[in-house]
Amino acid sequence: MSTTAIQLRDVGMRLGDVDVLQDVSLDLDARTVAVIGENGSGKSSFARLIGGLATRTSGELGILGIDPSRRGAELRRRIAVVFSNPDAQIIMPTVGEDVAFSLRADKLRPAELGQRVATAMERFGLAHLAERPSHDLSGGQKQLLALCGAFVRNPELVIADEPTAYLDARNARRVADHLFEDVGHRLVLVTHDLALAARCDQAVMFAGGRMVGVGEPDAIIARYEAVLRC
Ligand SMILES: Nc1ncnc2c1ncn2[C@@H]1O[C@H](COP(=O)(O)OP(=O)(O)OP(=O)(O)O)[C@@H](O)[C@H]1O
Repeated sequence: MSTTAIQLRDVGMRLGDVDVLQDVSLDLDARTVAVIGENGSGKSSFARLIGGLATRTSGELGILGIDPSRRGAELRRRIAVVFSNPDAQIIMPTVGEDVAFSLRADKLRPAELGQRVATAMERFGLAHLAERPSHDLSGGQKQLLALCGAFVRNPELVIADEPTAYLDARNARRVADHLFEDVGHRLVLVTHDLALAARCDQAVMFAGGRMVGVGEPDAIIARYEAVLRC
């Protein structure tokens, strides 16, 4: 397959006896892509699939030119996945240790590791919390920590699945601003927040496990709002 950032050809995914995705064909090359659709439409399944966390049952898939089922470890080194619940991603006892943990595979010298961690914590407003127990943070701070751990690796692609779902308006804005800030990454954002979806360069709509629309966010959002009114 070519090196289009995200390319799916007739992809299906079956979990148990449920076809969670069916016949999905897509070429996504915009820097920021919103994924919208009703509850249960297949958005998270799509995010897990392109993040290399779930396996297709049929079709062909290329993410940054990589087939996740053949070179999954390489793909996971080049991308980051962020979920709505940051607790699932926080592993180490303190904030600083947790950010450093994200770089464990890079085998950096201590001085360089410290510098990378410090720079990232500064960017995400976490520097003053470096020694704090990770699980004592507020929900908003935890999501910033999860983002910091994702971005410290300089991922080429960030896949965020409802990253602002549990946040108040101020923290949601902060998290969104970090996700959209162009630091050389692509973003795939699964969201029910249509204002956030409208900030993306491209939007994809799912319904019943099928991709039912792709294009300019305003047009796709208008189609989705029409569905919601029915
Ligand atoms: N492990 C699983 N086994 C069986 N069915 C599953 C599994 N995970 C998800 N599904 C089903 O797949 C469908 C799509 O789920 P998915 O979580 O992808 O939807 P979603 O669009 O992200 O929904 P939401 O907006 O509620 O988060 C749903 O019908 C769901 O019940």
